[in-house]
Amino acid sequence: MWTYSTKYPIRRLEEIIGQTYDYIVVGGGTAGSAVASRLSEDPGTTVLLLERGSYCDNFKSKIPLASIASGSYAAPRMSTPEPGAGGRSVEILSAETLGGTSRMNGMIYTRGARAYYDRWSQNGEEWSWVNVEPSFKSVERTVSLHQTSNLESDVYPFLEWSANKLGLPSENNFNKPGSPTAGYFNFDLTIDPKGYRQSAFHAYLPKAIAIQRQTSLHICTDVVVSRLDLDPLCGLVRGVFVHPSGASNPKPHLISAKREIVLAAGAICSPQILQLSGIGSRPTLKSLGIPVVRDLRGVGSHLSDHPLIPISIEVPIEDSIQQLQDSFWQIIKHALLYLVAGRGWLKSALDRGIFFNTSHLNQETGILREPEVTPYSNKAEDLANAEIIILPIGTPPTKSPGKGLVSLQLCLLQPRSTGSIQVKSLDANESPQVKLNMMSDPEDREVARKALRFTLHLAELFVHRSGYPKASRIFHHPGNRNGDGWNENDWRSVSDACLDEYVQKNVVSSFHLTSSCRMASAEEGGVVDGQLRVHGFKNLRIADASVLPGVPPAHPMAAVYMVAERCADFIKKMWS
Ligand SMILES: Cc1cc2nc3c(=O)[nH]c(=O)nc-3n(C[C@H](O)[C@H](O)[C@H](O)COP(=O)(O)OP(=O)(O)OC[C@H]3O[C@@H](n4cnc5c(N)ncnc54)[C@H](O)[C@@H]3O)c2cc1C
Repeated sequence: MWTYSTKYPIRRLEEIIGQTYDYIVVGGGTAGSAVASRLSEDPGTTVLLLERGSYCDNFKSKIPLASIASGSYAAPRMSTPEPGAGGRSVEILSAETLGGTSRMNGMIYTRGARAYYDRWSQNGEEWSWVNVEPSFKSVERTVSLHQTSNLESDVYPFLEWSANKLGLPSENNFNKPGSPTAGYFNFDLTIDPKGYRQSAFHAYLPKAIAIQRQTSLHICTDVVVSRLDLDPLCGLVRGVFVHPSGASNPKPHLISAKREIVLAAGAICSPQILQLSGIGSRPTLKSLGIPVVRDLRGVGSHLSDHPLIPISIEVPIEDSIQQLQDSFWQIIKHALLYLVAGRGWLKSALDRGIFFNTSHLNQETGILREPEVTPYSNKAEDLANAEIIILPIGTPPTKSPGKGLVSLQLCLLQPRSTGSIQVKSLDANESPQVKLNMMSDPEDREVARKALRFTLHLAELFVHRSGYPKASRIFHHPGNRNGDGWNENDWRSVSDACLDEYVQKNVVSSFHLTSSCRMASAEEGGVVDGQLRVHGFKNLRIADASVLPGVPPAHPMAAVYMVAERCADFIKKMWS
């Protein structure tokens, strides 16, 4: 079928009101697109996918660099004031459109180490590596992955040398079984062979599929699911109430499901929908006058995220993406490089990262301890608890115009601090309260100190020893001395108080929110069982970042896709 002349088949709300489907998927984001696509593979079933955002598929949204953290579908929110961030509210980004946050993320695809899944499975759930690996393979047959070899900035080999000097091996593939859990990595990015961002929308619901399945798969955008139609006595969900996005005092319309409903509205909105439906902790629901259908205290609790603390190095502007801000000709040059040769800054942004475990560092030398631990260990206690994402731009880029900056974004991978999501209004258009509670656990502060010292040590090696042939200096860092005054070995002398103050002033969210409806027993504060069913309901599942038992020690998108694939498999098995 020739699909280019035909519009993407989007249903209007009027077309679906009063209909009954086999399956309803709520949220057409990263996981929701995958679940709807897999469930609609069987032409004998009917599937409805409901998405709050609008349909959008313009050229800019496909360009990797141009679409990171931007787009008409960006949905920024602010957290509550965070004591661990000096009382600041921090920005939380996600996207509302088909493909959800996979339309604007950094595209880094990391499965996560085997030990993370084996630990997940310790509480009796079948999510160990052998169970999840086939689903990762299904994802990777659908979502194209790409590695960048031609890097635009000269800093990379010298940062790699510095990481190696600190005991971290270089590894080309983070996702290969048997790869080290600590090292300097070349990331797999979700970019297709044409050099376009490959989001969940493009991978799982491309126009050809949407057209081919349009009688059995209905995709409806610009609608908000406000609550579920529940039958608590039978433990069933019968349908969802929807209204147009953004409408004030909207009339809710019921749409029914014969078999199952899957919530895939993300770590913020899946718990919101449950709470608005009367599933949540009794005090939260009662405070808003919501009748309690099931008292499930885990709903919205245990919210996890990776705190991110940047330091930066100043380099000549040609080694930083900031050159695009500075020169119109550079924009033209890189646009041509991208369009003609499929390379350049527009394609390459977040290509390399450094993973390490702070408890493996020798506090005297600041180097990975040998031979007691090896980066190849796959024990849960040896998993990396920190990552340095190399970002060839200052953050925020607007803060230092005209400067060439490269940031080392320190990401704490195993934070113990957890926050919460709580509805604050009966209106589903209104964002719930998001409390990250970042850096509240003393252990996170201790890990941050060690990891920051390591990051400074790495930056010092790069500036003073790596042989990087251009002028460079540590630019944004803890303490008051200016960058020129930062010398070799200063990482040793920076005080705990100084590091703590730096964290408070600079920590931000990495937008890796997970675990607000986590998989665990109800007694342990869990929301879903090992088959992703909400406790107390036979046909209500959740498949998105909210079900992960804790934020993974890796970037979460791959795990979210894997959960979506498994959810579809569970449902297909159940109804076959
Ligand atoms: C700027 C940024 C960079 C990131 N970089 C990376 C990275 O490089 N690698 C990585 O692994 N992870 C990254 N992440 C995180 C990753 O993208 C997310 O963890 C993942 O996409 C979450 O998927 P999800 O399906 O849970 O939610 P989403 O993809 O956010 O999907 C939820 C969908 O539900 C819809 N929805 C919500 N409420 C309703 C409702 N009431 N009714 C109907 N629809 C609703 C939303 O509009 C949205 O489309 C990044 C995130 C951001 C913001």
